[in-house]
Amino acid sequence: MDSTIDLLDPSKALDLNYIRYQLIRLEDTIVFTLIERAQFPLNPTIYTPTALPVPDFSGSFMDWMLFQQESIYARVRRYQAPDEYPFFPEVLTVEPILKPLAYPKLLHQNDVNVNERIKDVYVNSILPAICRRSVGTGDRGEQKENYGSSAVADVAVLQALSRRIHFGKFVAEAKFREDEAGFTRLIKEGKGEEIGNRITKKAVEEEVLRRLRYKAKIYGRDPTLKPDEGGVFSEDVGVGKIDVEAVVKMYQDFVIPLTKDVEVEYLLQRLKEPKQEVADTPAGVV
Ligand SMILES: O=C(O)C(=O)C[C@]1(C(=O)O)C=C[C@@H](O)C=C1
Repeated sequence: MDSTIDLLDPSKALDLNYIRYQLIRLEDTIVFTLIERAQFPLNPTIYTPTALPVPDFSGSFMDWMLFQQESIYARVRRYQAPDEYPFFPEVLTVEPILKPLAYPKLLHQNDVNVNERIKDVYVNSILPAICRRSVGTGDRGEQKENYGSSAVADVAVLQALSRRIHFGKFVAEAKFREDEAGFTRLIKEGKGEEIGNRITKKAVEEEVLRRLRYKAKIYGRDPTLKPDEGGVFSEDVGVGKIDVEAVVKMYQDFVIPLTKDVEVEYLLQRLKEPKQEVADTPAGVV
């Protein structure tokens, strides 16, 4: 499983317009995977450690599913790509069955990995909001066979969110190269807040939210229905497959702020002496 983004070509991978284009593509993935998840109720049982016992594992059922999937993905070198970060760093010791790809060194060596925070806000804030209106925050119980489907959908959402948010490293590297002197001064002075202000582009954020609202509305409607049946031009906000405002709020409150945190954390490590000369190594194994 290789990166779908051309990270083998440094001229593209560090071009801010190209990176933003990839962020736009990832919006589609995030909205579609959330639509899949929103078909099912919240099912809190699958996020509560040991509530649903799984063999030889002390975490939640969803964690177990995520760990199993990441173990398989590691075997097809997913986490060798510099834009992919596992939620379970122990999978990085798994030997891939595919030969490594020669990624050019695009990012400065760093250990930024905010996946624990992503999982926490996903389970505790994003999911309850996404499930509230569609099918409810209840639990259908094991016999209704929603646990596995919900967890499969969760893994897809979490991986898309993680990828989008860690893409902040490429955004940060591109911005650093555009203003090396300015950022170097702020990094040396340890001015995290000022770095945060400098990487912030309010107009871009507004455009992201505007586009996202539109996508969540359109992708969440059946295109074959007429407006009065709840089709894409219906004004009835209650008929879509996903709560549009919950999706927008998720980006506003979590996705964009976490991306910015990744940018700042990455930049604060940007001038550190690398530990050894290696190609981009996934966070957690530097
Ligand atoms: O596009 C950028 O410049 C980014 O840094 C990405 C992003 C985002 O998360 O969408 C984050 C911070 C900026 O204020 C604007 C947008």
